[in-house]
Amino acid sequence: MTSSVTVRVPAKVNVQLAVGGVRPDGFHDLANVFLAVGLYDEVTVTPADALRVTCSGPDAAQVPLDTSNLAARAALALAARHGRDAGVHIHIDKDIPVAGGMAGGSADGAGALLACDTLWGTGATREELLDICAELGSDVPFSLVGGAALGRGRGEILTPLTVGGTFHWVFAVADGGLSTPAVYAECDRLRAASGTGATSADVPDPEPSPALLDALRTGDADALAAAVTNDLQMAAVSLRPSLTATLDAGTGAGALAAMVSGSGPTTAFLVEDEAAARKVAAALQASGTCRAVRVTAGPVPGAVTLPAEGATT
Ligand SMILES: C[C@](O)(CO)[C@H](O)COP(=O)(O)OP(=O)(O)OC[C@H]1O[C@@H](n2ccc(N)nc2=O)[C@H](O)[C@@H]1O
Ligand SMILES: Nc1ncnc2c1ncn2[C@@H]1O[C@H](COP(=O)(O)OP(=O)(O)OP(=O)(O)O)[C@@H](O)[C@H]1O
Repeated sequence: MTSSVTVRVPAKVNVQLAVGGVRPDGFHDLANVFLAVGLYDEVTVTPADALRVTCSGPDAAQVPLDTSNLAARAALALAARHGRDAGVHIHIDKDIPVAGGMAGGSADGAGALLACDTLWGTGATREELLDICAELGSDVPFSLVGGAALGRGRGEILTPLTVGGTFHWVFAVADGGLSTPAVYAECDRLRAASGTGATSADVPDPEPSPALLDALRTGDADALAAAVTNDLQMAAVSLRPSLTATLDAGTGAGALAAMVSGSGPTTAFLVEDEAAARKVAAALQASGTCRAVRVTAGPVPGAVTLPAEGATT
């Protein structure tokens, strides 16, 4: 009998985040180009009498352990669909910054879903898993599939993208998080204040950039750097003006591109190669403008079940 299942799930960066007007349901239509990068949470599920969540890692204290945790919600959603009890202990070993715009909670939701499906032998189809992911949150389907993908709708309707190489990144983790709804609301406020209006009737439909998709296809870091955009950046910087100093520090150290990751406040720096990553990371660390610095690369695969401990391959 399977005693526990562990799933590893990556963080994401949005290399293009084009935000349309606010919809009647409060969400925004997006052209959201996701890239999965090699910072991971690991979600382990073990049979238990009742649903319970624990978390370890440097940011564990900021993670809710009740049923608002996306991993708990994923287990409850799968159990409800299959008419079974959700008695399971979910342990999250968290390495993805919390509330940092890197989809850490979404990663845990996707990870718990896949892990419970395996533990319980539910046999859910990929489509069913993706449906549940979309119910849990706009970023959750991408956490399951990983790689690179274009997200339409509110970000949940995915088309996989081909990437012709590995892109190297440095991430600067800020002190404290930013609330995703607050950043979208600030984007709307700035648009309304500038006179353009913020609704779907006022803002052009968001479209993926052909130059950006081309840069991904060819694996050309310089071309990607020239094409990256994030419509939430101005809103994140408006709510957290100190991010400007972090962005400037990375640009000054030779990053090819500097941007806010998703809704922030983590900032993302695209660099040429591993040597450049080390240089930019050291400069960011020395600048005193961020709490921590992480070096990684992408694309990487989405949620993956790890071999059971002691298993031979
Ligand atoms: C900023 C991004 O991380 C970019 O990938 C995502 O758009 C956010 O995705 P997420 O955290 O999974 O967000 P959800 O849990 O679906 O939604 C949280 C809140 O963010 C806002 N939201 C989210 C997605 C979207 N397309 N439009 C929105 O306006 C809404 O206020 C919503 O109530
Ligand atoms: N498993 C989880 N891990 C972290 N936060 C969670 C989790 N489940 C729920 N949350 C809640 O979600 C909030 C956002 O956390 P998360 O780390 O997902 O932010 P994010 O990376 O900015 O998300 P996104 O990039 O998808 O907008 C947290 O402040 C926390 O209250």
